[in-house]
Amino acid sequence: MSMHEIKLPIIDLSDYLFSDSPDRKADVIAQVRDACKQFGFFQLKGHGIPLTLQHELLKSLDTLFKMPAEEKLKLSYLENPCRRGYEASGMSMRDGDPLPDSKEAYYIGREDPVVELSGFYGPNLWPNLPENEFRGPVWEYYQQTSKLGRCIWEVLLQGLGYSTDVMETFARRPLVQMKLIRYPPPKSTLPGQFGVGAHNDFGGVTVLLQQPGKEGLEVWLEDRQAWLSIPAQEDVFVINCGDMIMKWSGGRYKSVKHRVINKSDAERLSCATFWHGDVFATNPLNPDDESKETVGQLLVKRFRNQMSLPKEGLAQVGMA
Ligand SMILES: O=C(O)CCC(=O)C(=O)O
Ligand SMILES: [Fe+2]
Repeated sequence: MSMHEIKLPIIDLSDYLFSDSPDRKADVIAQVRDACKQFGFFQLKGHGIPLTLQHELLKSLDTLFKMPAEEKLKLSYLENPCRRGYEASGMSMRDGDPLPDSKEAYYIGREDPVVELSGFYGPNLWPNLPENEFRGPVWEYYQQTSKLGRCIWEVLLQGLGYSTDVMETFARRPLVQMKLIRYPPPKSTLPGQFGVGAHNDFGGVTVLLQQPGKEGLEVWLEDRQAWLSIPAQEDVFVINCGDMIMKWSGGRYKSVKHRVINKSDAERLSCATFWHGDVFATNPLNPDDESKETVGQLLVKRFRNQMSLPKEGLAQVGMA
């Protein structure tokens, strides 16, 4: 098979969500399992998230990122105890990257009434925009993609022969982080600068919405030693597994390296919802796993420097 014939499968979730037939559900579970074993990624339709909501969400991103730079900087995520808020272009860089990412981003998470576990459970930082232009659609979309992320976890569990019962403890108060992203047009990025440099997602399931027609995401194919471009199709989400899933599944599900190079001639918007699990939960993909590492501990290991997590939060998950 030549490179241009390789495509991520497009899986239709509607049989899993709405069919009464166990065979049809089992078929979806098998398709997801095979895609996550082979690519660590797949595309998803029939997910039940209304197209109108996806459009409203993208409009909210546009409104947010068009705010004056000085207003956005007042909302810096580094000043927020739960790391919610704004990250300017040029703030993220991974070891070995020649230049920082060109993207700007905004982080939303669980809406807990008070900062209870610094860095994890607490309220969001909402920009001063009319409810119907930002918070309304963004929060509705957060809840719907959270539900979808949980559903994909259930499918992944069944793909390895486990019952979905473990989700009850795993999803008690799940950490679900959402990242609203804007990639500037190529003419305003430096030569050799990526939108997001090559990385693996850290945690659980990622649910990604790309602005339709704005390609940019590339996924690494280890066996070909080549990058595969992922189309940005309307109403089709991209789903992938993070490192925690790869570790917890004993490598049966892959976490695969990916990067973003904005290939349109204008800006590109996207939104990623990362569904990790309850901060104190242990491995649901193998409930007999000897390692009792929690979601919170794994998260902190990876992000303590990058997110400069507060000390109290580290202590509360046993990582001070
Ligand atoms: O914007 C995209 O298409 C992907 C973003 C991504 O990989 C990430 O934020 O982890
Ligand atoms: Fe990613």
